[in-house]
Formats: sequence, structure tokens, C-alpha cells
Amino acid sequence: MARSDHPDREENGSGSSAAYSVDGIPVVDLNILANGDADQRKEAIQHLGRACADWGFFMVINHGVPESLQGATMDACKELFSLPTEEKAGYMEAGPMDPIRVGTGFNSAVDGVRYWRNYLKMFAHPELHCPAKPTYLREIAAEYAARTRGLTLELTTAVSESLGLDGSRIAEALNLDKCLQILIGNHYPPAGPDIGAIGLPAHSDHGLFTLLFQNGVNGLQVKHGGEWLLAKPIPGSFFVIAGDQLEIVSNGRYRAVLHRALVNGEQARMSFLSLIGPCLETVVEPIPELAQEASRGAEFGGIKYREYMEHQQSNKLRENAALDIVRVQRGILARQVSMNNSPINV
Ligand SMILES: O=C(O)CCC(=O)C(=O)O
Ligand SMILES: [Fe+2]
Repeated sequence: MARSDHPDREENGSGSSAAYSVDGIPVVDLNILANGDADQRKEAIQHLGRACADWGFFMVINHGVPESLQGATMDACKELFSLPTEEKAGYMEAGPMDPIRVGTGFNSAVDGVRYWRNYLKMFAHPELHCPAKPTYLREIAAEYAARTRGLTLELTTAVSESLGLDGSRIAEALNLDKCLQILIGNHYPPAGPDIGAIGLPAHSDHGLFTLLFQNGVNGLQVKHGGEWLLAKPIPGSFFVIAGDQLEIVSNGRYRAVLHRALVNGEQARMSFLSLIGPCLETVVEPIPELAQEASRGAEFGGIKYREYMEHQQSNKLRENAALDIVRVQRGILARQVSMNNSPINV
């Protein structure tokens, strides 16, 4: 959606910089963050801060990533899923830290639960890794990765300011110039009468922020106020999901949101995500200024992002349990890593 368009004002019921969707999900207008006057910007940054503190989830509109690019990315991903298995076989044995992975959640028994999902994951930054086919995927993915990375970095600057920090503070602490970016395509086939099937169980994302858009079929649910809420997007917007690294770096002032994906009985659902995390070699810990001003001091110990991600991706999916390995409890760092669980595919 071009930044000059404001088609969503009516839908979110407000022209102000503190808007909500009809379901109460915060809506952040990037045009105001980028081009608003000082007062509008200040209000928008406070709204963003509240969205991160109260929800860990919001929508972003007027973000400047063309809808045609969102569509082309989704189409290329769909084509990849429809290729014969032998074209994808090379990526199907990959582990969590391999840069390209294609997998299926079909009928996989994990805790007796079925994950009804196919996925593609490709590392897009610091270096772009892309399956060989379809051949046009690389160019689209490169463009899409650059645009969504820029958007996430803009949001991160505003989020840093919302915490009373310099705009560049979080980006510097996490070495986001060398950030890990993963593009993820999810395809959830129609479940038919198999009403027991779920797409993805409740989890938080391991990175800093994830941007998500979908193919017009709803299914993403977020936990807010102890209840699951079906997230219905404003057309052309991105959902923004706060991840575990935001919770750590903000010393728990902002929360990683629990979310899950439902499957539709009749229609195939697709979602496409851009996940940004710190540089893999960076030790992530609460920003010292935030830990100092907190009554309980630092809520988390430091951990190298590579180590955190490997742990989160190699263990059974239990909501946001991965955060427990760095959570400080009564002055003790609770880092007991239990490695006897089955792999998950988030
Ligand atoms: O497909 C969705 O809506 C959610 C996907 C998701 O949460 C993930 O891939 O981490
Ligand atoms: Fe997720």
C-alpha cells in the first residue's frame, strides 16, 4: 500500500494516530511515524508502546510495501509448494539452522497432535538463500526481504523511542545491521471434516518482530487478556508479532505474544512472514538502562541469539517456554535446558 493512501481510516474508525481495528487490535500508521509533525509522531510512538506492552501485537498500515509485491511473493511461494517432491527433496532434510528448509506438518504426531501445514523457510539476511525453483523466486524474495527489513527497522527505531531510549539503541544493542531475517511461507490445506487438525499450536516467535500477511483466509489467533482472538486484517496491512528478543531486550516491558494458526475446513490458507532477529552472534540481554530503572532489576540473563534460536527450534513447542532458559528467578538464572524433546517446526 502506498504511503499516501489512507483507505483504512474509516475501517479503524479514526484519523488519529491512536487507532484500533473493529476488533480492538491496535493499528499503527507508519505514514504518521515517518512523516507526521512532532505532536503526531509523539502520539503515534506512545500508541506503539502501548500496543507492545498490552498486546505484543498490532497491525501496520501505510507501510509502503506494495500490495503487488506481497501478492507476487505469496504466488511464488505457492508455486514452490506445488513443485514435484524431487525438486524440493534437497531442502527437506534440513535442520533448524540450515538456511533453506521445506517441510510438512501433515500427520506428524507430536504430543499426539496433528500440525496441518507445509512450510518454506529461507534465510534472507545477512545473505539471501533461495531455492533454485521457481526461478523468479530469488528476485521477488530479494525485493520483498529488503522492503520488509526496512519496515521492521523503522518500527524498531520508534519502539526504542517508546521505551525512552535513543531511536538507534535497540538496533545497536542487537547489531541489526547484521540481523537474521527469515522469510517463511506457510500453507495450510483445507482440513475437510478433520476438525481435530490444527495448523500451528500456541507459541511465541524467537525473533524480535515478525511481519505477517495472509491470503484472505483468516486463521491466526492471538492471546490477549487471557482469551484467544481471531485476528482479522485491514486489507493490505501487515500483522506485527512481537517476539522473545523484544521481551528480553526491553526487560519484560514489552511481551512476546502467544499466537497459533487454525486451519479452515474448506479453504486453503496461506501466510507469509518476515522474521527479523538480532545478529546470530550477538549476546542478547536487557538494555542496562531499562534493567536499572526496574524495581526487580534484570529479568533476563544474556544469551547468544544463535544459541537461543537453536534451543527454541529444537525443542517441543510449549508456548513461550524457551524464554525460561534466560529468565531470572529470585536472583537465579533458570538455565536448565532440557533437550529430550521432539523437534518443532515454527
Ligand atoms: O500462519 C499463521 O498465521 C501463523 C504462522 C506462525 O505463527 C509462524 O510461522 O510462526
Ligand atoms: Fe509464529
